[in-house]
Amino acid sequence: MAERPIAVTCGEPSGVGPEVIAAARRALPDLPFFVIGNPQHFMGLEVDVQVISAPEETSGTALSVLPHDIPGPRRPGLPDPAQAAGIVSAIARAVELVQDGAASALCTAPIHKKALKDGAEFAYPGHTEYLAALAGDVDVVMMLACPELRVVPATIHIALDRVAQELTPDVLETALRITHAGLRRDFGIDRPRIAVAGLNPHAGEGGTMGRQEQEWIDALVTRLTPELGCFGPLSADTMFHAKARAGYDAAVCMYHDQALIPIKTIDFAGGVNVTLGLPFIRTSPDHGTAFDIAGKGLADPTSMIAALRMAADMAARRAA
Ligand SMILES: NC(=O)C1=CN([C@@H]2O[C@H](COP(=O)(O)OP(=O)(O)OC[C@H]3O[C@@H](n4cnc5c(N)ncnc54)[C@H](O)[C@@H]3O)[C@@H](O)[C@H]2O)C=CC1
Ligand SMILES: NCC(=O)COP(=O)(O)O
Repeated sequence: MAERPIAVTCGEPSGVGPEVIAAARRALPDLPFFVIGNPQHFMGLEVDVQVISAPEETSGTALSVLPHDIPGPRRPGLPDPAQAAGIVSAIARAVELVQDGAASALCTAPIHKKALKDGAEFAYPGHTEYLAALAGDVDVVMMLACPELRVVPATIHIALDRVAQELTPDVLETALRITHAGLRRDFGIDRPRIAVAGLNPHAGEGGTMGRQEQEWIDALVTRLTPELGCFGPLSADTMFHAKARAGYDAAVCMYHDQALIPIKTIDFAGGVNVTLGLPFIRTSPDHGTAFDIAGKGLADPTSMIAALRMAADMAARRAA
């Protein structure tokens, strides 16, 4: 196969991951990818399964599965602690294959963070932080992107009561720099426009509803404007309507829900999670394991399909 395949991690087998992966295989016959996981977990999902022993054996029609030790059957909605260690090591194996050049990009199916913590003492709050560690503790940002909007939370998977302490000028500047570089490199935007949200209601309303904007956010954004095309801080409640969105290429937000609520409201089906700042390409669907619908034939594969397409587009752009 001329084009290097994308490595897909199976994620949590008891979630909807196997179903959206199988559906993506049917929807994207020309896009080469293989899954790292237990081939048994893909049986009965209306796709031919081909067990491979190396990425270059990836087939264009069947679902190619590189076997990985994730023992036991798939039980939709019922995560098995015995599978947790294998789910985690499949991600590390995929990273090795991408870094070795055997795969062009990584696309991860959803994991259940608590199931991995309970079953394998997984020490990371998500793929994003784990991948940053596997890549050598590099600085990364989590971007969620759909055709209408791109968002980046400057702080990611932390409790709300820690946001104000952990959101420092260094953290925000790093998020802005990685976002700017990613928009240029992976989205082909030469002069990105980056909107920055305030932390507090009404971006602090002149210090009457919080002081971080006046104390440092405003000055930091102004200093970086000539270099990074950023502007703000803006009132977060009014920066996501259609006319406001037309004025920027990405919104850098202060915390997880400030960024993810607008995009998952606008386009839950089509959103893609992409990690910027890694030395390799990683995308993922925007949704989680959806235990409530797993095994019922209700999972919408649109986000998985968009994640695979975005990974392929990014790989092609980087290779050009
Ligand atoms: N990239 C990843 O690994 C991600 C993992 N998660 C994890 O997933 C687990 C469950 O998270 P939740 O907050 O419940 O979010 P969720 O996205 O799994 O489910 C939220 C709602 O959306 C529905 N839904 C999700 N995906 C769908 C699909 N493909 N088609 C149709 N409906 C779908 C579910 O049925 C549920 O009603 C958590 O452990 C969370 O941390 C969440 C987001 C991303
Ligand atoms: N809410 C987004 C999310 O949980 C995805 O996290 P990650 O596993 O991609 O780090």
